[in-house]
Amino acid sequence: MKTQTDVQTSEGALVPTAAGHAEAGRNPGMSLDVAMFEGHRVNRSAAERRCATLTSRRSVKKAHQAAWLVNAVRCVDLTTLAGDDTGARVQRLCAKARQPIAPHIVQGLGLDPEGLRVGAVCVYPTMVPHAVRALEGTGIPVASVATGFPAGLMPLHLRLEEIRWAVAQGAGEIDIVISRELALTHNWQGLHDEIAAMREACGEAHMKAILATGELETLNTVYAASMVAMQAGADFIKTSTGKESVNATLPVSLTMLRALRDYGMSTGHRIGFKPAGGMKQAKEALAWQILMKEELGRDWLNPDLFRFGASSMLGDIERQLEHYVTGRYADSSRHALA
Ligand SMILES: O=C[C@H](O)COP(=O)(O)O
Repeated sequence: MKTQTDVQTSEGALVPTAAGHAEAGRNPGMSLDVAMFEGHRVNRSAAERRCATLTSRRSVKKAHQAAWLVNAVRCVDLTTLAGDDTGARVQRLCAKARQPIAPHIVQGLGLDPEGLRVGAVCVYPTMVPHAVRALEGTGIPVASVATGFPAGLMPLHLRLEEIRWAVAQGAGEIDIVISRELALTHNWQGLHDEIAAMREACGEAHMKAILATGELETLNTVYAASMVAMQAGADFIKTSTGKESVNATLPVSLTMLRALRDYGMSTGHRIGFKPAGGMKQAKEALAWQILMKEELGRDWLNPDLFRFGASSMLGDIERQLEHYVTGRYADSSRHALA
């Protein structure tokens, strides 16, 4: 089969600046510029049509499919965000993060079992110390949700303090939630200022801005909120908390990717994308990677620029990879975790 690096291979700079070159480095953000999104209209039915045919126009089979699934593993933010989370559950999740696919499957794929890791482990702030201890020496970052996740309805100074606390505990990535009210009332300056303050509170920790798109009503608002989050310095934009009634969808993702591409064209900065919530099947991992590749190119198919936020997708990916290696499906209970 092809190795995991096959789907990482660069096809060159994919987000050229106006001057024709791509810049490396973290997005520093900029002042609010409404001209970059006001008046932008998203054609919902065109977006839905494009996404409906995504996987039928391009099918990924056999060794290619296995390589894409291995790449999906590398991009998973393995997540537990439940009210009954415990240190023991987080430790089990971290053990899975260290060895996301059973060694006999990884060996069957011709890969080094020690070399396959997930993108990050994502937990609530009070679980960060457990995850940091369990992942010590692995290089796997701990991500923490913060800012009153999932609703975000807390005074701003407490939301900022929560970020600082999680970072002090060792979180290297912070998944913030935006104030939906500010987006729904088109208070773009207010939204920009809040997110910029969150980015400052993150310090060196990378910030993923969760838009909670299922609560933003229109794709035009999704586009505008994406742009405001990037202008405020987001390193990633993320669809959902996993707690909305509608979480990651392909048309919403397409809208966010177009905003991300437009922001890159204007500023030269590459922003990451994280669909999250409700993703459970390997075929979803393929569909989103196809979307990323078609919209942004292969450069985005790596954990620096792309993550899946998922608590229960890894099990099906492992099952499909086992089928590829052995020709048989194991009972799904054997891959129950994550
Ligand atoms: O950020 C990740 C999401 O909360 C995970 O959602 P999920 O439990 O539906 O996979």
